[in-house]
Amino acid sequence: MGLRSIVQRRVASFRFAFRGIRFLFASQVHAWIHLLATLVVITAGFLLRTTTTEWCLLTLSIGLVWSAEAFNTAVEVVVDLASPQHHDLAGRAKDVAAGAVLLASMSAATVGLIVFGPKLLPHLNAPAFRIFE
Ligand SMILES: Nc1ncnc2c1ncn2[C@@H]1O[C@H](COP(=O)(O)OP(=O)(O)OP(=O)(O)O)[C@@H](O)[C@H]1O
Repeated sequence: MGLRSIVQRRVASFRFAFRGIRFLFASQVHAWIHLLATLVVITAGFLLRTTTTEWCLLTLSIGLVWSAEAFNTAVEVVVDLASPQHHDLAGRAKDVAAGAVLLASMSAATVGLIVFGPKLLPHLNAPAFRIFE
């Protein structure tokens, strides 16, 4: 196989992968919610003086949730293909895949709390937030 065709195959693989991501956005409302959450986290990261290690943890968390959502979508598509009719096992597969997204999201939210919590606490003590005094 020549170098040219190796490169062409890699380029095609990337095109297929981006087509998958386009499908993710076209078919899943959750993808847009993840995008919004990603933008909020990145903005907070810049505003709250995030360290390199914290950026790495946030990046891994964001990637974990996106990957879980992509796999969940892939499972849904395959289940719909294999079992268009109602079947307990089809439902179970979809439930477990959705559970994976929930688990990933909960661990990402925990990382967010650990990273941003201590940075936000002093701001919450600011006069504008002292509504119960
Ligand atoms: N073929 C099926 N057989 C049995 N139960 C199913 C089947 N398809 C879906 N379900 C049940 O309905 C739930 C929702 O499935 P659906 O395909 O609508 O996913 P969804 O709501 O689009 O998920 P998401 O919001 O993550 O995209 C599943 O978690 C499962 O419990």
